Amino acid sequence: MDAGSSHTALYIYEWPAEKDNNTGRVEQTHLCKVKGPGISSYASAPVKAGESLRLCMEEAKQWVPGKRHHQTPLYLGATAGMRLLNMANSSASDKVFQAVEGALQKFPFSYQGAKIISGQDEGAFGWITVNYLDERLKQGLETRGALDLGGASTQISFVSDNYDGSESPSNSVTFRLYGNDYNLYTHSFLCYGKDQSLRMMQAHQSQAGPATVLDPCFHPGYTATKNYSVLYDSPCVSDRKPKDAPDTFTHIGIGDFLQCQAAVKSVFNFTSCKYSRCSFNGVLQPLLQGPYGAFSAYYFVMNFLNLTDTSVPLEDVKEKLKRYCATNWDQIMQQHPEVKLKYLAEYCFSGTYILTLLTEGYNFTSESYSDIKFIKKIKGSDAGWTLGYMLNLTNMIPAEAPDTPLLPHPGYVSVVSVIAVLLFILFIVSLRPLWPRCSKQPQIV
Ligand SMILES: O=P(O)(O)OP(=O)(O)OP(=O)(O)OC[C@H]1O[C@@H](n2cnc3c(O)ncnc32)[C@H](O)[C@@H]1O
Ligand SMILES: [Ca+2]
Repeated sequence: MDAGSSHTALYIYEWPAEKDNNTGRVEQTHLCKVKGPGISSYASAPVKAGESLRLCMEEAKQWVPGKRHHQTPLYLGATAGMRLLNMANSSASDKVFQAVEGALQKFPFSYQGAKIISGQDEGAFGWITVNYLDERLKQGLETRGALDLGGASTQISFVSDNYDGSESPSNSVTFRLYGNDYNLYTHSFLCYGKDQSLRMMQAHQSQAGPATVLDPCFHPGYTATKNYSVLYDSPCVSDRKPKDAPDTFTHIGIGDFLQCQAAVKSVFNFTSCKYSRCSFNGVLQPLLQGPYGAFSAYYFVMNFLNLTDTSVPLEDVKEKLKRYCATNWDQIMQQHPEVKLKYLAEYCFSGTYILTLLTEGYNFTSESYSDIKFIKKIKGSDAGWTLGYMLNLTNMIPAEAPDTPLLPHPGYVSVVSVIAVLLFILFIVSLRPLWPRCSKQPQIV
């Protein structure tokens, strides 16, 4: 289970038991999205965090054959929402885990624990998932970098030839998989998921605590009354809460892409870098290299905006987004009556944030932008950290390459069948001396 900051999802993976040490065979067979928010939102009512998981667990009981329930390991990994809750109030986060654990242990699966996973693991397992599903690991091919944009944190992970890991050990993870060594660069930026970065930007815009905030990242005609205490209720912004602010402010959209870009840029710090090169906030980042897969909110947002085609020049992408942001809010709502209003209101911000994070933050250029592919699934399985996490915990990826058979499986079947037929014929022939002799000569009486 992926207990994310915005929601929890249960993934069921399946593989043939006799081949569990072989790759390319694990498949996601089911995804159940838990109703309601992520488990970290239940800090004030932890029992409800456990209850929220029940329906998906019942569904899992139906999907996994009854006789396999006890053999099926169940893991829950929590990401940035629980990292933040744990920072703000560790006893509340413990209570949420207790409730979740209590709820999960009531089911007949082999429960393996619920825990917060580190940002490094989140990045590295996302990279493993993408490259495992692409079959790049098994075949020893050039790997694909992984870009994950969540609600509360974002990860970048890739292999770069000029990176040996010694400059910043906390950004490197080494693996030996199928006989190949990988030295992976990975970083998770806490607070730089799209929900927390929106808070940081709005906190920046409203630092003086005004009653009205004019927001270039929301459409013209958009107005809403928002609560200062809700906006600042996160460790990502809590230290910036204005002292004499009123309880609420009026949030007014003005839909100006260029101003929005400038406002988004204010959440990144580019002032110092003690390494050979940095992305932002003084974090090491080696030279970008190779193709990238960008998933989760990268995909949701760019797919909604019809901007997943990265062969379109970056300047044209920005121009389209500029026009979209300037569109009146009434018109946007009329055009998309089926989309959740919260998502709809935020696509201009989210699109601008994605382009700014990629170009200003990670240093993608007009040329290297086309190396990114916005993806949701690979061969039927969702891109995300869960598959890599469970492959690791179940020891499914061997460090050494499995002995390659001289013949593929169907080849063996044919050879064995032919030998069996030959042996049978030989056996019949060897019985020949025992056959009753029948003579065609007329018998002389
Ligand atoms: O990784 P963390 O940071 O813990 O967060 P998460 O796992 O909950 O994050 P997701 O990738 O599920 O979602 C990322 C963000 O995208 C939002 N989101 C999900 N579906 C969306 C959609 O269809 N359109 C727009 N946004 C969406 C969601 O509310 C989050 O703000
Ligand atoms: Ca996530």
